[in-house]
Amino acid sequence: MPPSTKTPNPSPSSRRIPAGNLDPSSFAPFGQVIQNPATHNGEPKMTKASANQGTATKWLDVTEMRNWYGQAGGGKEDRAVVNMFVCEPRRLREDSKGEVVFDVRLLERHPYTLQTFIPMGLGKENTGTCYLVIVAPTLPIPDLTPSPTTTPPPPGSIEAVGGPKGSGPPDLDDIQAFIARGDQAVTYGPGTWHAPMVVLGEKPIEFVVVQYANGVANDDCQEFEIDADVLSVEVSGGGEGETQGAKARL
Ligand SMILES: NC(=O)NC(O)C(=O)O
Repeated sequence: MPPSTKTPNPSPSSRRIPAGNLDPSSFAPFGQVIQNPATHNGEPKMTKASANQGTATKWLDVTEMRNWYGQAGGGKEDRAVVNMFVCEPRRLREDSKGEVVFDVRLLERHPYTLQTFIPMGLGKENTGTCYLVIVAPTLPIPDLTPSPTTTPPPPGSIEAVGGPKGSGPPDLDDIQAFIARGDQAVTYGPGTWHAPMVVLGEKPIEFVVVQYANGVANDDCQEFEIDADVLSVEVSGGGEGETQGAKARL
C-alpha cells in the first residue's frame, strides 16, 4: 500500500523492549490472534459447530471483517482487498553484550480498516521461522473543545466496539512486541500502530493479507518514522525455541 503521511519522531529517549509470546489476551488491546482453539492454550471462549459431513470442526467468527471507511470523509468507495506479502527474514543486530535485537525504524497504521496477516506453509513444528508483531497504543490528541457530557458510547456504536483509535501518534513508551508462530495469524485493529511485518529466522513467510482499501493513500496507510537508536526489540532468549532461527539473519 503506498505510504502517505510521514511524521518525524519527537521522542529522543532510547528504549529496548522484550518480545513475549503471542496470545489472544495480551494482544487484545491491539487486535485479534487467530489460532486453532483446540491446540492453543489461553483462547477466549469460541463457538464451534460440526461441518463437512462431520469431518470438520468449524470455529465461528475467529476474526472480524469490517471497516470504518465511512468515517474517511472523501466519499471514495472502499472494497475488500486480499493481497500476498512475501516477507524476507529481517536483518538483526548483535549488541555489545551479545543480545540480538531488531531496530524499529517505522510504524504504520490503516486508520479505517482491520488488517489480517495469515501466514501460509508454516506449522507449529517450524520453530526455525517465526514473526514479530510490534504494536503501539495511540496517544490522545488533546480535545480543546469542552465536552458537555461524558455519556458512554451507545452499544454497537463504533466507539463501543473499539473502532478507529484516533489521529494521535504512537505511544513509544508503551510499545509492545510479540513473537508469533507460523500457526498463528493476527488481525490488527483499525488504526492500530504497527511495525511492517518482521520475519525472523530461516526463510521468507508468505502471508495472505486481508483488509479494506479505497485507493486514497492517506486513508489507506499512514506512517510514523522512528530515529535510529531510539527503539529496539530483544529477540534472543525468547523462550520455548520461538527465536532459535533468529540468528540466521545476523
Ligand atoms: N504490516 C505490514 O507489514 N505492512 C502493511 O500493513 C502494509 O499495508 O503495507
